[in-house]
Amino acid sequence: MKNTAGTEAAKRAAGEAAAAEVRDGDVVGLGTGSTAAHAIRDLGDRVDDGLDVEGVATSYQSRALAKEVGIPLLSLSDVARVDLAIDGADQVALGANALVKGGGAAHAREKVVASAADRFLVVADGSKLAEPLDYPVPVEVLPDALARVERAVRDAGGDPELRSAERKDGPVVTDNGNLVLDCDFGAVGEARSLAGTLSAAPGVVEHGLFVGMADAVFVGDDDGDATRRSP
Ligand SMILES: O=C(CO)[C@H](O)[C@H](O)COP(=O)(O)O
Repeated sequence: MKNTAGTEAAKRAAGEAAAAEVRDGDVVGLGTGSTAAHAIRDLGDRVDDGLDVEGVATSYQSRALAKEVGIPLLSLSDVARVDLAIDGADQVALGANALVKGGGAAHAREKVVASAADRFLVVADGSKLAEPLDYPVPVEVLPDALARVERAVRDAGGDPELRSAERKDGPVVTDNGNLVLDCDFGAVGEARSLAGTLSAAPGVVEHGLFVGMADAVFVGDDDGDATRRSP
């Protein structure tokens, strides 16, 4: 489920500010979504101008865009660490250093890439900031475990909704062949505790709570400026 409130100017400002942190020789995690796409396009322009980087895609979408703009790619399975990862978020609680991700259903690979990164840079427009988080948490689920995970989410105080596809009948199927539950927990006061509860439910492939992972958040505004914030 996408948070679509932000403007393109704000997204571009955030994406390009984070891309400016990339240096020659870096291995860069390439995030998914409309904000991270600005960073990928900007990096593509710099590759055209001679920047020597390699990208690790977090999704079908980011791989396709990186190829289109000429960023050489490494496979995630061949990479133990990346220098920095740049990715968007659906909601950001700066005070708690907690994010909701997975609006594009890519959060499982995104979390692996972010955790492999020396620095994880988040890019967001100002509409994504919230304290505390209250955005539905995407949970990627093994299809056969759907009913069991729905029960575990309800036991944890959440209201799960199977994500439906928009241009296909039936549910969204992730790049990994799984289903997604968007789980409304209301205001999430203890993101780390909820993250632990969701991770412990058998059948959960990955959830979209990223707690304590961001090293910086670049927040774009409608004037096309970006501010670097430290969570
Ligand atoms: O987590 C994500 C994909 O799974 C995206 O980073 C998140 O949905 C933000 O996307 P956008 O920049 O288009 O709002």
